[in-house]
Amino acid sequence: MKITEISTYRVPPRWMFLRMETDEGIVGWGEPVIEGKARTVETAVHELAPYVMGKDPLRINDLWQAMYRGGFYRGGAILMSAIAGIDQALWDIKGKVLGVPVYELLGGLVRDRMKTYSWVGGDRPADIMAAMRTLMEGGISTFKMNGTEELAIIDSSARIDAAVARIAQIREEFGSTVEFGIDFHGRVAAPMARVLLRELEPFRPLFVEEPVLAEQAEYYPRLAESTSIPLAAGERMFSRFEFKHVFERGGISILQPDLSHAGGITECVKIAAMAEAYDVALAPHCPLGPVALAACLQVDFVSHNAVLQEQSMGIHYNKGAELLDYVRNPEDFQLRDGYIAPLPKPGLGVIVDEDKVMAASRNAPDWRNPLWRYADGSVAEW
Ligand SMILES: O=C(O)[C@H](O)[C@@H](O)[C@@H](O)[C@H](O)CO
Ligand SMILES: [Mg+2]
Repeated sequence: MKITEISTYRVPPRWMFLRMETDEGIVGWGEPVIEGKARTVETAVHELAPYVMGKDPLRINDLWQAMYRGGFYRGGAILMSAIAGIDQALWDIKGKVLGVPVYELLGGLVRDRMKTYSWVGGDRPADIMAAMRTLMEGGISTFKMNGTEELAIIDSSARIDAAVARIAQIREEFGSTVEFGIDFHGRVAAPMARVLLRELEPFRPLFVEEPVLAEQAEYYPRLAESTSIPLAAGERMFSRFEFKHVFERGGISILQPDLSHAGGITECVKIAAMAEAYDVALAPHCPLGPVALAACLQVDFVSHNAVLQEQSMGIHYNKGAELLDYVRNPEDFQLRDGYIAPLPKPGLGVIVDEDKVMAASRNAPDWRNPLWRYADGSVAEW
């Protein structure tokens, strides 16, 4: 079998799908993207294509090593997202050729269902309570939200109080009937993170995510020493070679590699195993589309330390298309009390609606995140 064509389709809301064709008619799909840099990743995919075109798609490990090591320069958000999408398509093809879901190729199921969480509240966390009430009616009880708006390196008590009050109202109304993670989204610097973590302790969030920016990872162990709240990070780290420093330094209790940013299934299965060795939980980051989610689930179902899966249904980014709009087997992605069952179809387990993808790709937006600025006009972390 040989790879004969790689096509990429940027589609609303901000995703990109990769279609990999073979000379035996079997097609694999991937979702290579960095949110806001889809065109850059698209170029990277086509620059990497010569490493896999004409090759046997079943030799995933060799193709992965060739893409990663062959070009001398390696790693980083763009290249590892491009490799991720190609890798996902290779696993999709291998599963389809052998007639089994990818998790069977990785040793089989370690669990019968996987717990997911839903986003509430948007970029500027608002209407959290209304959103939670609505989702709870559908059996969802685990959520994530942004913890704050812009926050300066040192900021006012009023801004801290506003962030804490938003969380306090959750426990006030719902008690312990709900669980939630709080995403600091890299908006908080270490001085304020220490203060916010202390003030949030009484409300026992499941975790605080990106308590500081990934480039400040040396603060993770120090912040972890200052709080009982589990710290989570990983969406802005892109290979084992970055994550290994987090394991060595400690401080992160929940690791959140993104299957569409960190080299795909081949890389993230290895990251998951490294995390298990350090007793660190796995909660793959996935604010993206259905192929990315399917790839996450394939890793979740073979990783003992997988605890939570992000999924983007209803997320504030999904303007113009929702998670399952390009999927012909939405029933396989049904949530039951917030849990999802193993995807039963061969390969990644998602049947992509090619006609819808092609049609949507003719009018793809160039999504970009907003540029935030502080009151003094200087650039703020979004
Ligand atoms: O936890 C999450 O989902 C992420 O922080 C998410 O909000 C960002 O990764 C966003 O997709 C970047 O454009
Ligand atoms: Mg996040």
